[in-house]
Amino acid sequence: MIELSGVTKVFNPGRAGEVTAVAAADLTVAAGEFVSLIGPSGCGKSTLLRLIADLVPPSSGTVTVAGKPAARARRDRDYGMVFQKAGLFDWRTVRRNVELPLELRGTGRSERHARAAEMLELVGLSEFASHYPAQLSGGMQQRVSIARALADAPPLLLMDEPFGALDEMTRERLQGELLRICAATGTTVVFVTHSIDEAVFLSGRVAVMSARPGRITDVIDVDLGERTEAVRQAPEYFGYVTAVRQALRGPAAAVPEQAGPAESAPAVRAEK
Ligand SMILES: Nc1ncnc2c1ncn2[C@@H]1O[C@H](COP(=O)(O)OP(=O)(O)OP(=O)(O)O)[C@@H](O)[C@H]1O
Repeated sequence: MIELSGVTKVFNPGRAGEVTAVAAADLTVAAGEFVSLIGPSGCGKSTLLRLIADLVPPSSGTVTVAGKPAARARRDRDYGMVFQKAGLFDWRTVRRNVELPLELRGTGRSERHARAAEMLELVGLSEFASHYPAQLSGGMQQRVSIARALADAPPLLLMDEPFGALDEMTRERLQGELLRICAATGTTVVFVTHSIDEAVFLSGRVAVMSARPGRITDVIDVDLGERTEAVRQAPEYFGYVTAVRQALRGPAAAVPEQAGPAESAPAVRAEK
């Protein structure tokens, strides 16, 4: 679904304020996978997501999405995006917010209505279709944003800290809902987060980035089976959390005495 090959992004090259945000990133994401990007603040996670979305061009390297250059995938609307702020249009009802990508595609009225109703049911907001965003809680707004991103059934969902501004309970509930929706739709997800717990709970793989210039230093396979709430208490889950934490700290942190529950922590695979 996604292939990043030697992708580097330098902002303001040759000028004051030159920043290498992403350096030589290689990453392959298969269809139906859930991959998180995690790393210290400013390491280039959002930039990597924006490169996949073709919102910024790479300085070098290639980005392929759905088997085509990223720019083509953007034009074909092969992905939906969800950000930390729901970014809904205040003057549109919930239903009309969800219909927006379909309107842009020129989908007819009745099909738009039907699809929006289906999406709102998926995120549990059918009763709120006629409400305006300001009448909803932050978590509900974020669910509308997810419904909107999925409205025209993109094969790929790009999410940039979508639950970052929510309280812990809401965040955990939405994590469960997101996994349920992805399982129902088969959507591939690339998910940027600061939270190790969140990355481990959601992902099949966690890509760990180093401090700027952001490199993908490790990719950790997370094999936890079906993500029920009980998984959050499982020793294997804590093992993976420890493995990601160690990868974030770098090789020096992988000292057995510090490992604790990481005795069950899985091996970390370097991917350049
Ligand atoms: N449009 C831009 N112009 C210039 N520099 C930029 C631009 N966008 C990002 N940067 C720089 O690139 C680096 C990486 O930023 P980015 O937002 O990708 O990091 P991040 O890992 O997502 O950070 P955070 O976790 O704090 O959100 C930062 O130093 C940032 O200042």
